[in-house]
Order: sequence, then structure tokens, then C-alpha cells
Amino acid sequence: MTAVPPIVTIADLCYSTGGQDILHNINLDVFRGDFISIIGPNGGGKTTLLKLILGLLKPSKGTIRINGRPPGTHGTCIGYVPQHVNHNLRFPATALDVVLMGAHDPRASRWARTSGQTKDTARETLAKLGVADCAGRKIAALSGGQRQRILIARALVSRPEMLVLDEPTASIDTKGQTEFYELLKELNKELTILMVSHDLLIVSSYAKSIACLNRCMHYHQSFGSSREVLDAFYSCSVDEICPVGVIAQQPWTIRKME
Ligand SMILES: Nc1ncnc2c1ncn2[C@@H]1O[C@H](COP(=O)(O)OP(=O)(O)OP(=O)(O)O)[C@@H](O)[C@H]1O
Repeated sequence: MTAVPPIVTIADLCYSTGGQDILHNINLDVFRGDFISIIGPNGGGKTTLLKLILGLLKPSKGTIRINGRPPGTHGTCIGYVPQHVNHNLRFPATALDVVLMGAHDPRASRWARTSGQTKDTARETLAKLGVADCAGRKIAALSGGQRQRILIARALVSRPEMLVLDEPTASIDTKGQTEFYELLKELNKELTILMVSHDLLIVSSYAKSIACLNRCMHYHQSFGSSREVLDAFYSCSVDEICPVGVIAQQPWTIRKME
């Protein structure tokens, strides 16, 4: 039987800018059905890695392939939910308008009319995410949790294979976060998920594997005992250093990549 190739292949990736070595020798494969959480300290390079995967930055060394092709040329294979979205609260866009932005083909004229079918798909996506009733409401009038679901709908409307999220729950309360991660778990039945998060408890409950990133990366394909993982996390200060070194030494480490 032929092995299924990964959606994302990152090989010997380095990224430097302004004389600063931000990512060093990163190797990671993302397979269909994965739910990988990238954790690490502030400034560890998590957002930079996502930008490289999306083709927004170019590697200094090494390669990234998305379904065998360079980033940025993979069409609608990846849906992206960014870390910070600054909504202009005076801009009169509805939730449906925002979702339709995700269906816009950049090669089409900016004046091209949105087809009825695309609108139906956008409404179906909103319904799938439990926010169908928000379609006609102004984005500025929605709660943080509702807005986050609209942003996911925008990322999903082009029917990607993989969802990439950068700290998606920063503006959601604890109850909303649990609902949000339950939603991601449901979506993971059909979609591959790569998510940056600082929330270690959540990560251990929902993600299937973790990648610890602090310039270098250690990838753990399985949590083993999540209690041990959390002990490892909390045994040293995240402010001092991401516990990459500690975790890498744990006996349950299956694969170490540096
Ligand atoms: N445009 C840029 N020009 C120069 N340096 C940058 C730029 N963007 C990011 N950096 C630097 O790259 C490093 C990694 O930043 P990045 O935003 O990827 O970290 P992060 O792990 O996502 O952090 P956080 O958890 O705070 O969001 C930081 O030292 C940052 O200052």
C-alpha cells in the first residue's frame, strides 16, 4: 500500500531577518487528520512559522511544500485564522460579507458579482459553525466568540483541507473557549488542524500532538500521559524558557526534530 503523503512538509527550514536567527533547522510533517498545537514562549517564532507556511515570508534556508508545491501556489488548500484582526467598527460589513471575503478569487475582478451558490455555501458554513443567525448582523455588533466563529467560517468557505489558527481564543472567555475547542474537535473529523496556542491545559485536552517551538522545534506525536506532559510544562517557568529542553528529555518523546 502506498503511504499517504503529508499535506505540509517542512525540511531543514531556517529563517533570519535583520541579523536575527528566528527559526533554526525546523522539520515537521503535517498529515491528514492531524491536530497539532504549536506552543512556545513569546517571540519563539510561532507566527513566523505560520507566515512561512502560508507563503507570506520566504525561508532563508530549507524548504516548505504544501501538497508538494511551494507555499502561496497551493490554491485554497489552507484556511487561515489570524492572531489579531482589527475590525473597523465603523465599517458596515455583515457577518455574511466577512465570510464571503474568504470565497473571493484574487484573480477575479474586484467588481465581480458573488454568485448565489457562493452565498449559499457561505450561509451553510455559518450554520455549520452555529452562527447562522448572525449572517445579516454587523460584525461590530457581535461578541468576541461569535466573531471568532465568523473568522473560521471565512477560512472554511473555500473548503480547505487544513485550518491554520494563530492563538484563536485570545478574546474569548473560558466557557466560550471550551465551546470553541469542542467545535475544532468536531471540525477535525474532516479537517487537518495546525494551531498556535499558549493554553497548555486546552492543548493537552484537544490537540493530538504538540510541537514546541523556541527558535528550534521539538515535535511530540503523542501526549502519552497528559499529566506527565503538564508536569513537564509547569516544572519550569515559561517566562524563563519554553520547556522545550525539558519536554524533549521526557521518556514519552516519540520523535524529536531539531
Ligand atoms: N517583521 C519583522 N521584522 C523583524 N523581526 C520580526 C518581524 N516579525 C517578527 N520578528 C521577530 O521574530 C521573532 C519571532 O516573532 P513571532 O511573532 O514569530 O513570535 P511568536 O512566537 O509568534 O510570539 P508571540 O507568542 O508573542 O505571538 C521575534 O523576536 C520578533 O521580534
